Amino acid sequence: MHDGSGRIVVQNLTKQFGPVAAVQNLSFTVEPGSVTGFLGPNGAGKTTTLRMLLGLVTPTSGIGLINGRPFHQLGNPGRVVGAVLEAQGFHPKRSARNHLRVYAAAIGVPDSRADQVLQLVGLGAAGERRAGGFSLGMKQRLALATALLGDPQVLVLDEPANGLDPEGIAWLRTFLQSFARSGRTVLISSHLLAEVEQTVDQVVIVSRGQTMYYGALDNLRDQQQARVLVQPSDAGALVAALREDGVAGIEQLPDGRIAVAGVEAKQVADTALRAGVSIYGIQEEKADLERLFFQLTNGQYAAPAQAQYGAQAQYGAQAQYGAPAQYGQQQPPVPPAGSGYYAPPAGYQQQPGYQQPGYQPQGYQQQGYQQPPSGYHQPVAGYPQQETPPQGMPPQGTPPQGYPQQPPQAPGYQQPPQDNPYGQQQGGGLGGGA
Ligand SMILES: Nc1ncnc2c1ncn2[C@@H]1O[C@H](COP(=O)(O)OP(=O)(O)OP(=O)(O)O)[C@@H](O)[C@H]1O
Repeated sequence: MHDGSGRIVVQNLTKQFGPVAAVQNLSFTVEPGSVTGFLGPNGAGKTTTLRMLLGLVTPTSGIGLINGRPFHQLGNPGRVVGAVLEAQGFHPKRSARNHLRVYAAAIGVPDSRADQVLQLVGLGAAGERRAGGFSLGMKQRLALATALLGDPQVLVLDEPANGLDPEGIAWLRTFLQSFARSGRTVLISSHLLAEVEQTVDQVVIVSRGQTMYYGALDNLRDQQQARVLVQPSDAGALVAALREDGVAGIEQLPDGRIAVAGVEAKQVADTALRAGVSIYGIQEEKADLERLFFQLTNGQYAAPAQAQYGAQAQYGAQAQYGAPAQYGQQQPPVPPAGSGYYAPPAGYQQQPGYQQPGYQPQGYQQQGYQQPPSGYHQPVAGYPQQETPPQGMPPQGTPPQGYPQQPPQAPGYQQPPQDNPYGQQQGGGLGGGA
């Protein structure tokens, strides 16, 4: 029998699509009671990893486990995992309520559950509206409602904030945290750190299919390297002088300033004085998470010279900070946007019918599991529950073999917590937590 923990274990997962190494030896654990952000730029391998975890793509090697079992071996998967890989696939002329009822019937839950999950995701007033007329944000909510039908122990959501307006993102944050605090497990992917920063307890940051950081966001925050921004009278002379002093992390900014990493302002000022360079302005800047995230992932598309900030950056090269770009685009690193967090897509209009409910205990008992309709990412019905782990499964409650994985060039890698930081899983209905 599966261990019932709700723990997700990804162990040395690898997927090769012909010449494309989509996922390379990826390992991480998601503990019940926590929200884990799975972050990386476009094409980093997030969706492929989630699809392998959900049994939709066969790994080249490695394994993904939920409750200690591969997805297709979960005894009652509709109760265990709710997944949203894309907020599409709704019959455009079917109302939200009817859509949910179709899926409710498929997994053997009563029609009344459709209204419950509509309320849960804030679509209580939109149940009669056709899904085809929904905005992207409303489709995201409807997809989440579909995933919640089976009262799952684990939620796996691919880019759930995509299309949500700021209010929707704030609501999603509260919802997912509440869900997790009830002892359940949440794994969400995003290509925007800012989108999930306030939601997640730990992050797995991937780039080109490889782990770049795995651990608590707070630890990543603690490792931020401050830099000094200086406006000199002669940038070339100051850079030369700094280099003579053995300072390596030097970068020219488009506005004419020099950024110097790993030193204090006083050292830069002393060097400038010695070199006879006037300083018109100087300030210490604490690196923010967004820039750190970019440092960890910007090698994916950028040319090597563009991919560096710090020791290997070359003064005098093309300005490395270009026009504001979004993560994951084929752009050189950009400074923290400062704004744009939670910004809805251009032209986005909030649709009527939203509510912002909390996540309430449902006390719902699932009636049994049946084969869902095609396209519903739930496993095959009636799969016999096994009493002993299949061969090759790691022992429960211990880290997978080879774990922890040492990410390449990843500062701040740390082992995940071995114990559930939120205590034992609580039984009963959904939510009811924080
Ligand atoms: N079925 C497939 N056949 C061939 N290559 C694939 C397939 N699926 C994904 N890939 C490739 O694998 C890599 C990882 O893709 P994946 O969709 O997993 O990334 P992602 O991080 O989810 O990106 P995004 O944020 O854009 O969705 C990409 O280079 C992609 O082109």
